[in-house]
Amino acid sequence: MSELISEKVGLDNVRIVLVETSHTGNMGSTARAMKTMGLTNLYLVNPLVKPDSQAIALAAGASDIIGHASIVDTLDEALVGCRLVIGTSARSRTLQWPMLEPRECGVKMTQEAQQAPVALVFGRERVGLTNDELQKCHYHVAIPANPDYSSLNLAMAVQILAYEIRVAWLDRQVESQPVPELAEPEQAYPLAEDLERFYQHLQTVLLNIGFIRAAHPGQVMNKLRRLINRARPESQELNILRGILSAIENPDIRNRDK
Ligand SMILES: C[S@@+](CC[C@H](N)C(=O)[O-])C[C@H]1O[C@@H](n2cnc3c(N)ncnc32)[C@H](O)[C@@H]1O
Repeated sequence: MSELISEKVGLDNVRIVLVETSHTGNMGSTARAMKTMGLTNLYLVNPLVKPDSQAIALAAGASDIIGHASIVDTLDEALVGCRLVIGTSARSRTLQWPMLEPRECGVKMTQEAQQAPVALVFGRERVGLTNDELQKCHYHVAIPANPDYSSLNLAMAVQILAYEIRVAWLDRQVESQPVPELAEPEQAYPLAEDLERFYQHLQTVLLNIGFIRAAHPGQVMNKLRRLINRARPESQELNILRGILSAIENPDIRNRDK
């Protein structure tokens, strides 16, 4: 019984986030894909259409997932409370990001979901996720499809990655092992919103000291995001970085021992 509770907690912490979905059928098929794999937490970010009868029809017996979906205006709102964010994309972008294979994605999400909410983010049917949205993610995952035709239907991509989450979950069940302890203590990683506040602070300081220019920001912030996301600072490490930024901003802190 306690094993079941532990697993349920893990799956309950997995959020499937759809950004600006334009076909209600995809919402329904996503709900079905999720429920068959034991996932229940659906977030719809600024959906371009409201879930309708087509969504309910394609959800089949999973219309409860649609009914309980959280509808929010921004991706940041969908990520509040998450300590791990993974973005999905069929194509490689100009700025390469740390990548996970679908199987690794399932294992990582299942493992970290034991301790805190985690999010798997899917893009728009026509254009996927923007670079800004992808840069909010710790990792990207691409389903290794036919390189000549690699873009899956949105709900089918959800199905494949939800299946990998299920496989990782089942592996633990079959092995009957307790969930492996993470090396880091609980609460080690900052929440997505704290990380976002840090990036805003960093950008403000870099603008103020003239390191980047508002008119020509270039790729500096994007590359710093990639560097810091790759390093995955813990909460205390992020606090140190914020302290450094505050000291740069505040002459009283800088001069206190002079
Ligand atoms: C139809 S695809 C978007 C295609 C869009 N032209 C692009 O290049 O991103 C809709 C969404 O499904 C997911 N997806 C589709 N194919 C994928 C793949 N091979 N690997 C990972 N995610 C995929 C992504 O979330 C993507 O944003």
